[in-house]
Amino acid sequence: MADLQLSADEEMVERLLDAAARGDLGQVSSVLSRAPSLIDRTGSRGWTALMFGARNGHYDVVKELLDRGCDRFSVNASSQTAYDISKFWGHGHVCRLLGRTDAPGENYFGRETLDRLSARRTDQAWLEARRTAADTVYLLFSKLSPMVSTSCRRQGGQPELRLCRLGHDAVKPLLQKPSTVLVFLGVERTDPPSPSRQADEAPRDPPAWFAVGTEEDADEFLAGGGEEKRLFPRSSHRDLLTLSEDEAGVVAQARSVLAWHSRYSFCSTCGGGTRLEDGGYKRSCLNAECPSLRGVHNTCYPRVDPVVIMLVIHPDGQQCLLGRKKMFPAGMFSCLAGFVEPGETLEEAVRRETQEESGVKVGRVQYVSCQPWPMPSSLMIGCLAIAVTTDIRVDENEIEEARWFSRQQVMDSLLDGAQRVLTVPPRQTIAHQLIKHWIGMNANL
Ligand SMILES: NC(=O)C1=CN([C@@H]2O[C@H](COP(=O)(O)OP(=O)(O)OC[C@H]3O[C@@H](n4cnc5c(N)ncnc54)[C@H](OP(=O)(O)O)[C@@H]3O)[C@@H](O)[C@H]2O)C=CC1
Ligand SMILES: [Mg+2]
Ligand SMILES: [Mg+2]
Ligand SMILES: [Mg+2]
Ligand SMILES: [Zn+2]
Repeated sequence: MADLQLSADEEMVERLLDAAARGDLGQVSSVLSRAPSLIDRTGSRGWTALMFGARNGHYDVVKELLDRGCDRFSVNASSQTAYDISKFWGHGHVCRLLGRTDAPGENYFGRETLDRLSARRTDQAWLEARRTAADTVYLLFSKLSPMVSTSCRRQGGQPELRLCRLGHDAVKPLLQKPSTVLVFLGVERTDPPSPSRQADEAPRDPPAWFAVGTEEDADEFLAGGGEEKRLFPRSSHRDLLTLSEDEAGVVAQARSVLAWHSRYSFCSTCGGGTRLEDGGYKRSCLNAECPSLRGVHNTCYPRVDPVVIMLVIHPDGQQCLLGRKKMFPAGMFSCLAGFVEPGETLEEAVRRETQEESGVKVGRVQYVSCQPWPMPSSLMIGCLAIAVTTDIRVDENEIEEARWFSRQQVMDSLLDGAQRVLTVPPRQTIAHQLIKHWIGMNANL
């Protein structure tokens, strides 16, 4: 029976994808009216109905799928979104429909699924009630690694990690240990109350989310997962990139704040002990004489380190500058990047880091987008920068090699199956997105 159901589903998916590719709006609507859950299902190589509609420029089909709430940001096996596909094939009218102007957070780690409700951080009674509520979600971090499960597999066989959502009872013993850190992350975003709600019905608080951090192993929690395999991934740079976009955003927030707690246990002004406040968003010094308790003193709050990351474009407009660090996998090149220094504008940081690392001088700098990077707490500020000189002289302490690559070479590195002279970082990095942005700008469509 289950097999029959499965094949009926698959047949419907095939019909949907085929209709979207042909531009058959009637058929697309009819399948989705009967089976709305199929809207984001994929066929071979991870193509969705939206991608097929976008590939062939079927405006009405794309609009219908968007109106029905499909996921416009899902990517196929070549890491292309429907937007990328319509842009590549020159369907400008479809590009405008799929345009990214209203994107909730276009870079990985950037999606805000929770409402942070920062005004509630000082409301002790409210926080206490949310801590013990039955629907409250706790995310457990051991040594800054979130507890995840690997029960499901993505298409293409790549394991997908999902955050384990624990209840208050599960974490209660851990919360009683003085070394445990608790951070209020926010509440789930909800739709506006429906008009049918009774006037005397009190509005309910949506489920609250907390992060619990411990520097201990916490392996005892791994046993309770039933069918699913639970683990604390040990390679943050690699494993955190396999979360869904929604969960990656929550992890970026939680991991950065917990990393701050683990590095700033003592007051950085006087070295005294500190007390956690504001739902885990503040550490106040316990020494009443400490200057950090007077005037504007930002050492009590979680830090964010701004980092500029830039795709430097050759003066001829047809090449870009990419570099590699010794630790990169063989053949991989990425955008240059560097920490912004105190008293420096973003533009100057782009010019200084580019010149330091590659010897190339840069003129105009244009902001593109940014990405929280929770390893441990950077904000990557993505820019395009126009070179005014072209000779390369690398700073060997930071960069092993830097080269100008042609647009064609970079395009080949993004396309599946093409002959490659370089590889670029994965799609979850802003470096990848900046490179793709430039290719899109230059594509002669
Ligand atoms: N998401 C993405 O696409 C990318 C993200 N990144 C991230 O950006 C960050 C910075 O890039 P990177 O090229 O290394 O930066 P830089 O070019 O500024 O070089 C980093 C080095 O400078 C020193 N340094 C200077 N100021 C600081 C500071 N405020 N904090 C830490 N180190 C500082 C450190 O040297 P020392 O260790 O000797 O003290 C460090 O190793 C990294 O964390 C990296 O992970 C980078 C590229 C792509
Ligand atoms: Mg540098
Ligand atoms: Mg650098
Ligand atoms: Mg630097
Ligand atoms: Zn102090």
